Amino acid sequence: TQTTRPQRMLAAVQKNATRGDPRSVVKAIDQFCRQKEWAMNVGDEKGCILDSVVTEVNPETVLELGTYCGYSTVRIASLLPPQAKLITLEFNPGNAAIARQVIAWAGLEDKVELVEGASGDFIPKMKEMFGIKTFDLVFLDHWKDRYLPDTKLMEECGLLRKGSILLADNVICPGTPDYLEYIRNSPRYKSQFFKSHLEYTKVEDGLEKSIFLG
Ligand SMILES: O=C(NCCc1nnc(-c2ccc3[nH]cnc3c2)[nH]1)c1cc(-c2ccc(F)cc2)cc(O)c1O
Ligand SMILES: [Mg+2]
Repeated sequence: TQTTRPQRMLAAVQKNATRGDPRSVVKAIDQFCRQKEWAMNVGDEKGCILDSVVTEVNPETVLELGTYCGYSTVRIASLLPPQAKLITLEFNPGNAAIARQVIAWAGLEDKVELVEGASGDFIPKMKEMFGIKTFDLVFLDHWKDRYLPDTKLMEECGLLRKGSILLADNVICPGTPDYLEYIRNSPRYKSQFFKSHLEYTKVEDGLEKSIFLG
C-alpha cells in the first residue's frame, strides 16, 4: 500500500542520519525535501533565522504550534539549555506519529513533550497539564488562520510575560494577514520582520518576531 510523504521523510532520516545527532537529522530532511519531495518544514534558510532567535532568547520554556514531522522541533530542542522544556502541538495523528520517531532518532525525546490535538483545546490547559507558568518563546507554524485567535488565547490565559517572544512562520506565504495586522498595530507588541523564502523555493516568505511588552 502507498506510503505517505511523512513516512518517506522518516525513512530518509533513518537511512541517512546518525542516531543522536540532531544536525544530521536536519540535514537529511533538507536533502530529502530538496532532492526528492517538497514538504512544509520551516527549511534551512528560515531555519537559520529560527536558530539565531532561539540562541538569543535561550528559553527555559518553548511552545511550538504545528509540529508536522518534527524538523523545527529538532532544530529548537538541539539548542535548548539542559533543564529547558519544549512543548509541541500537532493536530494530525499520522504526522505526530512520524514526528515522535524523528525526535527520537535525534535523541531529543527528553526535552520534547509532543501533544496531539487542537491548539484551542490545549492552550488553556498548558498550566495544569505541564506546570508551565509562561512561555519564553512561542513558534507559530500551524494553521495560518489559527495564529491570531491562538495569540489572543495565550494572552487571555496569561501564558505570555513581559519579554516573551513570538516567532511566526509563513507570514507572507501562505500568509497570515489578520495576525500581521494585529501584532504590528498592537501597542502590546514590538515586531520585526525577517525576509526570507518559502522553504526549498524562491517564493517570497518570512518570519515575524514579536516581543510581548506586557
Ligand atoms: O500549513 C502549514 N503548516 C501547518 C501544519 C500543521 N501541523 N499541525 C498543525 C496544527 C496544529 C494544531 C492545531 N490546532 C488547531 N489547528 C491546528 C493545526 N498545522 C504550512 C503550509 C505551507 C505551504 C506553503 C505553500 C504551499 F503551496 C502549500 C503549503 C508552508 C508552511 O511552512 C507551513 O507551515
Ligand atoms: Mg511553516
